[in-house]
Amino acid sequence: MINHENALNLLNSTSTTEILENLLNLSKLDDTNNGNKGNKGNSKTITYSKNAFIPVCTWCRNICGYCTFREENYTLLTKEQMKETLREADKYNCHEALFTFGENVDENPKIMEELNKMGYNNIIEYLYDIEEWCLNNTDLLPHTNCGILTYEELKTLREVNASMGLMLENSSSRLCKTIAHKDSIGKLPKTRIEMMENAGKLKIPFTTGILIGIGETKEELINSIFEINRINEKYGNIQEVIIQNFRAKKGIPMENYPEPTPIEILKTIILSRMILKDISVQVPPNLNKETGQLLLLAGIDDWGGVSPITKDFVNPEAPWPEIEELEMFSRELGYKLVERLPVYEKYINNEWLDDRLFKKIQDIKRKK
Ligand SMILES: O=c1nc2n(C[C@H](O)[C@H](O)[C@H](O)CO)c3cc(O)ccc3cc-2c(=O)[nH]1
Ligand SMILES: C[C@H]1O[C@@H](n2cnc3c(N)ncnc32)[C@H](O)[C@@H]1O
Ligand code: MET
Ligand code: SF4
Repeated sequence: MINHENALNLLNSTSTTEILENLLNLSKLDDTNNGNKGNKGNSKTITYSKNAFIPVCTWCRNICGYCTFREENYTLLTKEQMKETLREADKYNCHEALFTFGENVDENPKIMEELNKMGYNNIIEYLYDIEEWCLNNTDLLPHTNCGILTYEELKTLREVNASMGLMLENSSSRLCKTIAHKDSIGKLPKTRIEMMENAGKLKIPFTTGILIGIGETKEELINSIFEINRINEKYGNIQEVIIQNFRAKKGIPMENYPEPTPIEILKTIILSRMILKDISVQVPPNLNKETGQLLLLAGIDDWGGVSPITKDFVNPEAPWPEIEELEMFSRELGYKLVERLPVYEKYINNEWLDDRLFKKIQDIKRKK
């Protein structure tokens, strides 16, 4: 595996030859099939998950400098609203229900009151209920990404989730003093790492990632990738790492921050592919419309969730590409586009899944 010093050299490199040589070495490994292309035995495969995005609640206890999702005048979706989206998604043969929302939303007394009125003691009970409904009434598998959860909360939600997620964002606590995370107690790396380790102890297949371009140094970026790999070496629970590129948007504190350049993103993918053993590297295709194909060359092996019915509520200005377009992108480079479930193949067993989910997944696979 590449060491820290060589990783820094690559990120600092202005030599096209050097960058291309790194690319070539990676692709040679792939072509001989000795490569470490994420979770794919067959390296010429790129996956995606057909999903529906359910933004359960838009309030959040944090205020991240890059976020447009959070709203002080929040919405809390009713169960009927969520059911409607889930039923619709089922008709489109989606198999992932992505529950992404603000952190600890029930710290807001108004939200707690609304939940109490509906007969729930907290947001976790509410979430559990709708996720259980989803499992019993559709062929969608829940994946929750709602920020920090305690060990007990993770243990509870494991019963109704095929996998769960939390972006590390970055492993540097320095960023908690900067515009990105100064008002976000939940972005303390120590807390995020602890949750990822708890998910490991509980045997929950897990998605994490880093957000690049939020003021991190190259060293901090490298440390973050190594940190995720360390957790996976200890627990084996990290199925995929999302390399998310910061998008500047009007109205956010970081609206004038520069976005990462295509070369920065490309180098980060090369590095991730070199460091992350047996982990898929995912890039959201809607945030990399022009350069997605080049990132395929650099070793990504997953496009993440793509939805035929809902927008990306975190980046609502960036529409999803059509599946046909992704197929064409992939074919041109000799890759086959394959749909996957929100839990990766190697975790589909009794060790990593609650019995109810294991059975449900076998049912879904039989029907396909
Ligand atoms: O549509 C999105 N999906 C996001 N996803 C979902 C992801 O694209 C797929 O649903 C996973 O690959 C499921 O396996 C996330 C999942 C996580 O666990 C953590 C962060 C994200 C972030 C996004 C996102 O910004 N937009
Ligand atoms: C759901 C995930 O979306 C990412 N996220 C939040 N805001 C932005 C933005 N402006 N650009 C790109 N990604 C963003 C964060 O990494 C969060 O964890
Ligand atoms: N609020 C959570 C977090 O930032 C989920 C993604 S952002 C809507 O971790
Ligand atoms: S990115 Fe997530 S944690 Fe940060 S403010 Fe937005 S919803 Fe909250």
